[in-house]
Amino acid sequence: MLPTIPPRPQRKSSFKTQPTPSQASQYQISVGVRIRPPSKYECPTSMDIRDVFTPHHILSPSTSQDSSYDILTTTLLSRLKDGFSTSIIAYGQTGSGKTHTIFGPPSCLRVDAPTSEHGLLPRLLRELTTTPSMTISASAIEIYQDLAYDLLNDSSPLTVGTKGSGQTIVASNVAVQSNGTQLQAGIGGAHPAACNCRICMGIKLRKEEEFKQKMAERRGETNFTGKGANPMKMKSGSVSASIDSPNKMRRASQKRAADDYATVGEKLLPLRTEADILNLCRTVELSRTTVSHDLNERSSRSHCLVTVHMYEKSGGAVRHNTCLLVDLAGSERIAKTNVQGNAKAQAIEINKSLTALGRVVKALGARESHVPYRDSTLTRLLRDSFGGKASTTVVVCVAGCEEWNEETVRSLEFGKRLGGVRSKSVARVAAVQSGGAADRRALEAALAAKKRELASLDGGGVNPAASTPAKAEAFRRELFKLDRLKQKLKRAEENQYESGMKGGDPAIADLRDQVKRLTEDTERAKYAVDRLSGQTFWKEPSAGWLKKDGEIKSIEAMLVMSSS
Ligand SMILES: Nc1ncnc2c1ncn2[C@@H]1O[C@H](COP(=O)(O)OP(=O)(O)OP(=O)(O)O)[C@@H](O)[C@H]1O
Repeated sequence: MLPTIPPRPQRKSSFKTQPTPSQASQYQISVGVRIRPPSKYECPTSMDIRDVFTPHHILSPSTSQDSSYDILTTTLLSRLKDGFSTSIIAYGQTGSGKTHTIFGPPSCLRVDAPTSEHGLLPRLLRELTTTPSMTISASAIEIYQDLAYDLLNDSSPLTVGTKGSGQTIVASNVAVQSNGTQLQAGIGGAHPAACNCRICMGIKLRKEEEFKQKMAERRGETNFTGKGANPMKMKSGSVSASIDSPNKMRRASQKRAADDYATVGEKLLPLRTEADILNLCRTVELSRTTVSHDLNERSSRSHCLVTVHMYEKSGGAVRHNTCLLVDLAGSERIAKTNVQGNAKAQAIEINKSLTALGRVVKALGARESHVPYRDSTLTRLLRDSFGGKASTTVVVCVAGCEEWNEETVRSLEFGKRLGGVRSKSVARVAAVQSGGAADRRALEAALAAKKRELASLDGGGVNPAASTPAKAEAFRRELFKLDRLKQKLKRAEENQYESGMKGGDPAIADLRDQVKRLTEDTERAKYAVDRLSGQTFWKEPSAGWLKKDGEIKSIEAMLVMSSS
């Protein structure tokens, strides 16, 4: 028997008029369970969710998109108003309704389609953009096979790193170059596993160093080079703890700063009108990697993270706050979804990252001292949502049918563990800039100066001094061809979307294949030419260039905001 659903709270007021809740420093992650109605081929389940755990909200198969929005966002919006960063995360097995919840059913974002089927993201954006004195923009990334891509910038690769650590770190095979206050993305890009460039070698050395340090710490040695064991520590933990504590505290605070992960350099889209909102959601839906399988003809193969930035003018300053919406890829039993080849490899990778997320939640629930955020790109980027400063709502999506009971129990157990996690939610609305025309002029002057400085630096890319100009030219032509193909694919996908046609168009599948092959070819060509010529055909951008380019992107983003 499906449980009785609690009556939905009445909420018709706008974001600005929400009541102010107390600003508790501890925030329990709110967990809702949404049950997808069984299809005509499925048998309705007799399972009672509350046999596994009692979530904060249960959304029955008949709960409309409208009510779901009200139920899942009431508290969250008031937290946002009070200055807390917030997150909404949809979790569940493949085909359980995550994308339906965040975006809506397939093709519901067509210009002429009714808005009643829209999911949480378009509804939230609509509510925020109609709030007076607030300026909204958004970025959207996908994590595909543990790498981050910018969905609003032609799926260009993004780097994931720590904010302000001044270190070079690695997220899988994404090279990351930190520059003190900012990380630059999209230029270091994805490197092949065997790449021996300066950045990758730095990363490998650092990883080795970290491994040695971990092993030494496990053996109780203070000196991680392994030369000096700490006798105090070996004899008495409490004595050594008191001796080490100032250093330990400093290291811990450095580590916390270093663990503040983010992608940098992704495109920000200003949102002012209904058309902007639809454009954003459709671009994200069309750019995401999807596949059709036995359970879902539009199955997401990547985790999608949309960050909504809110800038609010208040007493001469502009205050900034964020809301993160996450549509996770679904866990799946390969035997049941019947996927083969590339889709199977994708499923394995998805399961791997969800397992990493499960380990993080388990460690948080058990209040363990070490939480393995670093295990995957997904857990790095969700660090704030689960263990940091954000107020988070997780929607566990389950299929309301008998044949998925086993998967449903597994998802509910994840939700149960999450329900026990307390985040250290703190209000952190920060003044980012004053909004006057003088500031705008100052920003424009700073931008022009930075651009001049950048032009005088060696930026990397195709090396004009390489001894293979013909190959460099051929390579450039390939890149141009790839760009044209991508545009053609985008237009075809948009036409398909507007016509309301469902997936499986062979012409689009063929175009996707061509883009994929050409992307791989150009990547391979780049490194092959390097090796053959013995010259740096493709030059890595220098740290100084990356830093300057990052500063330019930040100023440009501020200018977009101040002009809105
Ligand atoms: N609450 C609901 N009411 C009606 N239809 C639903 C509901 N939830 C999901 N569906 C439908 O079920 C199908 C699968 O849903 P959806 O694509 O959202 O699943 P998913 O969890 O995102 O899957 P995947 O992880 O494979 O991407 C879609 O056609 C969707 O419209």
